Amino acid sequence: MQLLTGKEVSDAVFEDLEKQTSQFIAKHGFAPTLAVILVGNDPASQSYVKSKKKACISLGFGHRDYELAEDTTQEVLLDLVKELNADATVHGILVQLPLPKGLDENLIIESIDSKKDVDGFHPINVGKLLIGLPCFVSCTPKGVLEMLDFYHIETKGKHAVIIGRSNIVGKPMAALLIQKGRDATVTICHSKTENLKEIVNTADIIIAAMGKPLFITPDMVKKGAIIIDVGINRVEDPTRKRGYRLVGDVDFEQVKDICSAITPVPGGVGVMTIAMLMKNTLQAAIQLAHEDTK
Ligand SMILES: Nc1nc2c(c(=O)[nH]1)N[C@@H](CN(C=O)c1ccc(C(=O)N[C@@H](CCC(=O)O)C(=O)O)cc1)CN2
Repeated sequence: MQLLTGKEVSDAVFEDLEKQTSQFIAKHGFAPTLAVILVGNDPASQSYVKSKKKACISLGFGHRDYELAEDTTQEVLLDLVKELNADATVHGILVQLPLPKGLDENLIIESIDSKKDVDGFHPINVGKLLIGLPCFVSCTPKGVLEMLDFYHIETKGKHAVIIGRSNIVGKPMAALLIQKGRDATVTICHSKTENLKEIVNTADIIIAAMGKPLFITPDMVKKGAIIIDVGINRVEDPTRKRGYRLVGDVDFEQVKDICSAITPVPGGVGVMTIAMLMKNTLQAAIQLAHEDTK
């Protein structure tokens, strides 16, 4: 069994980004700049936002941090996005998800200028992805492709079964895998799928993204399948300093001897999310700088 580690791939992406960022700064005299908006006090979101800031600093990107209270109104949030849309020194804007109850996620995402939507969640980018036009692609599925390429995993003609139909992972993942050049045959399963076990059992590539700890068990895995575990679940563990440990949607220990390759949790796909965000932010800065010189 081959372990597909995100760290190895992410290190290579960062190395490449460092060079491209230096060239960008030398050419334009300013750095790609990312604005991150966090609403509320969700500990996991706070930790992801911190990691995004760290990544920006490590690459020499500009970084703007906006931490808003849990009871922030939609109007206040929309005004902030509007201000950042109009700010020519900001190239990427993201609103950390999930948002607290009462805020309309779709409306907020739609309010972001699609040219600065480095999360790839805006309907314009999602639509472009579906019809195969250049666009910003959601960071986690984009990271999965980067990992497949890094480890030379062929998807052409393979049956990829995605478990999970979220807008962030499941749906864009399917769109990416059926594109010309990727050429996978894709099935999406979800909580209402009948015969889920039988369907997953036919998969050459399993992409587990439903957010259920250890859901994929050995009886669901075909011998030699490739397993991409997108789940990051915090499970209580009083023996750990943090009081929890991270587990994926796949029962790693039970399936590792059946599959031919697998991503671990932590240290697998999750790590790629921020690397792809940095890639998208540089792409946004390049495109916006190009528009300015037109
Ligand atoms: N606006 C967005 N919100 C959310 C996104 C997103 O792409 N944009 N994705 C997730 C959270 N996320 C980034 O925001 C993210 C998830 C996981 C990781 C990561 O590095 N995971 C590590 C473990 C880290 C830990 O110790 O907790 C791993 O899997 O090894 C980075 C970013 C939902 N929201």
